[in-house]
Formats: sequence, structure tokens, C-alpha cells
Amino acid sequence: MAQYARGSAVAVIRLRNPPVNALSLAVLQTLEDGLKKADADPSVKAVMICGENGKFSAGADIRGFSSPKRLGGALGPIVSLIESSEKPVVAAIEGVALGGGLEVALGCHYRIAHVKARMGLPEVTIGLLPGAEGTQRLPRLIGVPAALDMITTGKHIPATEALKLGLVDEIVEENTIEAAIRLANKVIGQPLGPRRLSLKPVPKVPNMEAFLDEALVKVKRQARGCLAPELCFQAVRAATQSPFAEGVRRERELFQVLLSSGQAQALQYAFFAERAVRRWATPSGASWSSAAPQPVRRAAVIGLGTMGQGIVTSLVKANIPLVALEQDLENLNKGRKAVMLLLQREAMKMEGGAQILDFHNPAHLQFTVDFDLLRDVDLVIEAVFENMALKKEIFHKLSKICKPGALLCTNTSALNIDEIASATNRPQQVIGTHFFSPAHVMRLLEIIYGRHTSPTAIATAMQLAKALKKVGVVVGNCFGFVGNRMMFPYVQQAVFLLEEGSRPEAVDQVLEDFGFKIGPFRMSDLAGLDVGWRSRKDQGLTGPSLPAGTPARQRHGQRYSPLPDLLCEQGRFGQKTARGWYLYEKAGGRTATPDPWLHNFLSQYRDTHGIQTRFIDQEEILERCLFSLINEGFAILAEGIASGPEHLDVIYINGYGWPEHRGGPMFYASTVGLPRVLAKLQKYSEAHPDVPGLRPSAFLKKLVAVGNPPLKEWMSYLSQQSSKL
Ligand SMILES: CCCCCCCC(=O)CC(=O)SCCNC(=O)CCNC(=O)[C@H](O)C(C)(C)COP(=O)(O)OP(=O)(O)OC[C@H]1O[C@@H](n2cnc3c(N)ncnc32)[C@H](O)[C@@H]1OP(=O)(O)O
Ligand SMILES: NC(=O)C1=CN([C@@H]2O[C@H](COP(=O)(O)OP(=O)(O)OC[C@H]3O[C@@H](n4cnc5c(N)ncnc54)[C@H](O)[C@@H]3O)[C@@H](O)[C@H]2O)C=CC1
Repeated sequence: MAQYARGSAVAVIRLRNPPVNALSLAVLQTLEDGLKKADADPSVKAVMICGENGKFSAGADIRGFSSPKRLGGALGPIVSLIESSEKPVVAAIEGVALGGGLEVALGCHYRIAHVKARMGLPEVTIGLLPGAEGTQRLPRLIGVPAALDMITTGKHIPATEALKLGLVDEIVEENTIEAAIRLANKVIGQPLGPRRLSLKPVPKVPNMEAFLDEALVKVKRQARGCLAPELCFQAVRAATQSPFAEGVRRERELFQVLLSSGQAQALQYAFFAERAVRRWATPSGASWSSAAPQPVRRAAVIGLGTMGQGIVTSLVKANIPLVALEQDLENLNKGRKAVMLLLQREAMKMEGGAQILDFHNPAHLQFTVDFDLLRDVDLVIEAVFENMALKKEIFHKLSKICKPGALLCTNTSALNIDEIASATNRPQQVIGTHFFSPAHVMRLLEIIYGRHTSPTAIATAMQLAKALKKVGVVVGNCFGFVGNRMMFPYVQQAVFLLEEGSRPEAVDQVLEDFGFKIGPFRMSDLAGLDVGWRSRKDQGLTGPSLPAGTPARQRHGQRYSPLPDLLCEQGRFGQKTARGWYLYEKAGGRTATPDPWLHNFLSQYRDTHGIQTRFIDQEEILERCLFSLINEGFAILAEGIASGPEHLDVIYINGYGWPEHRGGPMFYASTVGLPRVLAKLQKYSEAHPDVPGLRPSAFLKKLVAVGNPPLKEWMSYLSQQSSKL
């Protein structure tokens, strides 16, 4: 609702729809009624629009998008109505003015903001464009380059930046509402023509066309198949080419295209999925309502390799004092240097960063090789080599040294949390906190509870995720947890496709065209092939412990590809050795070039093993890689390892570069249709009976049998017996 009140000469319209004053049809209706009332009342000389509870508005009500046409259609005319008012209208922006909220403010004649307010047009992030004339008004107010940047990225800008751009007229540190009323009184009687943005020309940029062409290339490159950024661009371009009314018509047309593209639905699903996973619950019924987090006043990180360095950086950025520990002085100095470099880079990105990130102060960040310094910390994150014996040794030590309440976290990528916990005297305080590389950048934190992990430990880890500005997703314990477990069959298929006739660049291209930031082979070269090789050796799948006479392409009766092992035996570890699945310009180089040596090697390999090279089309590449990953997802759900498909999707979008506009793997499966996914898996499984990853999961079959229900109903089809839930 919006509330109308008339004080002296200034009528106040307050947008009211907790928690973020989203613009529902009801709010819009009362906004319109309020404007008309103010217009009709001769004692009202000016109008002030503000939001309830210190927030202007987060924009259109995304939950009400069941009738988006009506909502979109209603907002634009109301913004016009505000602008055409003969009495000055002032927006008092507190908290946030986003999307339709900012468009309402753009219709106002004056904008005044609290210094802590944030503004933006984030529609692009939910697959839309600012459909209430925002793409036409913003460029007229702040110029094309700045408007294009805001509209195509959806970024939120602070009030201070908004002032510099001319988006707001004034910022205040005290009471915004009072300041807005003062301003409204002051401007009574002043001409409104120059304040109506629709009447202003778009400011000229020298060589506008060349500027726009260049900007379009950048927008397309960053969009990776997502339609919204490009259509946002087109709407802004229309503002530079046409009068206001025509630009608005173009904006509406483009908005309709996005609305029916399916991508908007996927992105909105992803928005709510991210919020849904914050409300974690475990099979035993623990949740926020039964568990409070413990405070983390001081933390520790053990192991300052690739992951430890990023984790330390993340903690420092969150202002959590910490101790960083290595096994010896040589590694400590190496780790310290790398951490300091990362922190300096991060500080440079922040305004006043060096002061905010007080990383030179030992009270905030202390480097050591002495475990005794961990006595008083509240939480430890272990990030040493992926080796069970070593992790157990460390956890045993920690349980003797750390204070009784301290939480002991492991950053293992796949190992059994219960086995690690068994080395301690407090298994209820042992938990997996799986960061993703680079840990100070990637948003995902997979939080893995073991058999004995307490609800308090889970709540504390979730709270830590929030403090680090990460998305925490609570999952159960199994080899590879959720993310890596789903990735194994995907990568396995990619390698099998090479055996059968494809090439790394062909497989990567298909998956990058689908929208992944990076295909599986480029990813493997980046992460280092040696990492998986070490793990396979530990598992006895390759290396000296492999029993003599084991068939080259079979392990435990299942198909196995020794290709990655053979590459490692040649010293081809990826970027770090300038050779892997691709060739690089130098060790550590980033530019991947298809490698004739590898192509020749693959041909010889196929000859050796009597494999007939065949042409593999794009559809087969995509389906075998993605459907095997999705199939594993269904198995994970059936086992109760995750409490819903949203969890898997949030993990894939935030940790594995899955294209958000496709909503995550499980959402994608629902859009493809489960009967089709099942039929294709059945087909590939018949062709490759020795590949368990292609054998359709029982849960997928069940969902197809019950008639392909919508994703939000899937979990209700899991019987109590088949699930741990
Ligand atoms: C289909 C066609 C439709 C045609 C309409 C055309 C009109 C347009 O031009 C299009 C628009 O305005 S689209 C909306 C653009 N606005 C946004 O994307 C802002 C989304 N919200 C945020 O960024 C953060 O919630 C925010 C920064 C605001 C707050 O962050 P916090 O971290 O403090 O809090 P959250 O946990 O994210 O949010 C609190 C609760 O509010 C719900 N919510 C947030 N924004 C909403 C919105 N715009 N509509 C409906 N619900 C919304 C959010 O889900 C959460 O609820 P619970 O999950 O129940 O806790
Ligand atoms: N590299 C990656 O992309 C990811 C790795 N992980 C996991 O994170 C953990 C660490 O991996 P990385 O950082 O890649 O390894 P890394 O090899 O880069 O670093 C491990 C560090 O631990 C130190 N270390 C070994 N023993 C120690 C001890 N007793 N006391 C103190 N420090 C000790 C080593 O000196 C080394 O600096 C592993 O469990 C790995 O599976 C998890 C997510 C992603």
C-alpha cells in the first residue's frame, strides 16, 4: 500500500509494502490515488514520495510477476503521471531505490538521498530491462555512458556516486524526509519544465555511434548468451536515436521480448533460490529456529596454499581478526607474501581500502608456525593438502589445543567429514566449509554437516558465510558433497567424448556456447591436471598401487579413461607447465591454443585401443555432459544429501560458472522436460552400458512416471524410506 498524508503545503505519499516496499499492483494503485488527490487539493502545493521503514523501494514485486504484463503496464504510466504533475514532486530516497523504485524517483522533479542509500536498475539481473521508461529517462539525466553502465550491469551505486553523476540533487546525513519536505517547500512555484526528464535531450557524446558500437561489443562479450544486457543496450541506444515517446515504445517492445524469452523466469527463480537456501534445515529438523550461531571474534587458517591465501583474504575483508599458520618458515614466508599481495590488490579496489583493511596490524592478521597461538580462536579453517592422514593428524592436534567451544572446519573438496571428525574429541564441532577457488572471489560456501555436527556449528558456519558476503549452502556428507559429486560424471563424459572422436576445443566450445564461463578442459588446465591425478593415485585408480593386469580402460568393472593420467605422465599439468589439454605461450600462460601434438596423441590412443573415431555432434556433447551431471543431482536429492533442487542450482551458479540465465542444472532439466532428459539418458546408457553415470536415477524415473511435476513439487515425491529426510 501507499499511505497519503497532507501536512502543511506538502502532501506525503509513503510507499508501504514490507520488507522492501516492493511495487505491487496495490501499492501502485494507492500511489496513483495519492497523486490524484494531491493534484485535486488546492491547499497542496508540492508532493513528497518516500518509503516506509527507511527504504524507498526495491522495485516491482518480483513475487507478483504472475501478472507481469499488468504490473509492467501500470508502472510506466504512473511514472509519467508523476512527471506531468503541475506541483513539484520530490523523492526522498532512503535505504534502496531499485528498479521500478528508481524509475518512480526518476519521474519525480527532484531527488534527495540519504548518504547511505543505494540506487540501481537491477532488472538486467532478473532477465528484464527497466520497463517503466527508465531506459529513456536515465540517459537524459546522467548521460549515455553512465546510464548504459548502470542499466546493462544492474549495479547498485552509493548515494555519493549518485550525487557525482547527477542522479540525485542532494545527499543528506540526517533526516532525509525532513530535508525533502524543506526542499519541496523551497521549490514551490518554480518552473517544472526543466525538471521533466522526458523533455530533456540526451546529452551528446563525441562520436556517439562509435562509442555505442564499442560498448555493444563489450556488453555481448560479458553477457555470454544472456539476452537481457543486449536488449538493455538496444533500449538505451533507442534513447539516443529517437524522441522520448518513440524510445518508450521501443523499450516496451524489447521488454516483451525478454518477458517471453524464458531467461527472465530462470533468473527470477535463481534470485529466490538464493534466498530460499538461507533458510537451511537438516534431516533431523535443525534450522535457524532451533540453533543460534556462536560469535566468531578471532579465527585461524591452517595452510597458506592456493585456498588458504584466498580464505585469509576473505576473513580480513570481513574484519575478522585471524592467525594464519603454515607447516614451516619457508612455506609461511611464501604464503605471507602471496596473501599480502592479494590484500594490497583488494585494498586498491576499495575506497579507503588500506585503512579499512588493517592487515599490517598483527592484532588483525598474525602469521605463525606455532599451533599454540590457536588456543583462543573461536573457529579454525583447515586448508592443507587433500590427504586424509594429514587432515586427521591436524584435527587431532586442534582438538587438544583449541578451547572447548572452538569450531573446527575443513576445506576438503571431497573427503569424509565424519572420518576427519573421528580424530577429535568434539565431532559435534567439526564441519566442512568448502570454499571455491579463488576463495576471496567466488561467492559459494558449501557447508557440510557430518553425522555428529551440531546445529550450532551449522548456524555458525552459515553466519560466517554471511559475514564473508558469500552464499552458504548446507548439504550432507558424501564423497565430493554436492558440487564436486555432480561434476565428476560431467568431466568423465567430456573425457570419454575425446576417446570416441571429439577434441578438447570442440567440447569446450559447446559448453561455453551454452553459457559456462569456461569449458571442462580449459578449467582442468587452469586448476592443474596434477590435482586430480594425485587424488586418483590415492584412490588406487592409477599409479604404482594399481594391481598388475588391470585393463587400461576399466576400473571395478566400469569404464575408465586413462587419458588424463597419460597426460600427467608426460608432465602436461596444464597452464602451469604450458601444456595440458591445450598449448600455452609459456608456463603460467593464459592463452589456450589447440595442440596438434594432442590431436595426434588422441589418434594414436584410439588406434592402440581399437576405438573407431566417429564424428560427435554438438547435441551429443551437450546432452552427455549436462544430463549425466543432472542425473547425479537426482541421486543426491533422493539420498537426502540436499534438501531441494534449489540448493543444487545455487551451488552450480555460484561455484561452477553455470550460466545463471539457465537457472541452474535442475531448473534447466525442468525446462528441457524430465521425460526428454530420461529418454536421452536411456539412449546413451544403452550405448554405453559400462558407464553408471548415464544410468537414469530411480528418482528421475519416478518423477517422469508421476507425470513430470513442476520443480517445486519434486521433493514431495520422495518417499520417507528412500530419503534421509
Ligand atoms: C515480469 C515483468 C514485470 C514488469 C515490471 C516492470 C517494472 C520494472 O522496471 C522492473 C522492476 O522493478 S524488477 C525489480 C527490480 N528490483 C530488484 O531486482 C531488487 C531485488 N532485491 C534486492 O536486490 C535485495 O532484495 C535488496 C537489496 C532490496 C535487499 O537485500 P537484503 O539482503 O537486505 O534482503 P533480501 O533478503 O534480499 O530481501 C528481503 C525480502 O524481500 C524480498 N524481496 C526483495 N526484493 C523484492 C522484490 N523486488 N519483489 C518482491 N520481493 C522482494 C526477498 O525475497 C526477501 O524475502 P524473503 O525471501 O521472504 O525473506
Ligand atoms: N585448489 C582448489 O581449487 C581447491 C582446493 N580445495 C581443498 O583445499 C585444500 C587445500 O588445497 P590447496 O590450497 O589447493 O593446496 P595447496 O597445495 O596449494 O596448499 C596446501 C598448503 O598446506 C600447507 N600445509 C601442509 N601441511 C601442513 C601442516 N601440517 N600445517 C600447516 N600447513 C600445512 C602446505 O605447505 C601448503 O601451503 C585441499 O583439501 C583441497 O582439496 C577446495 C576447493 C578448491
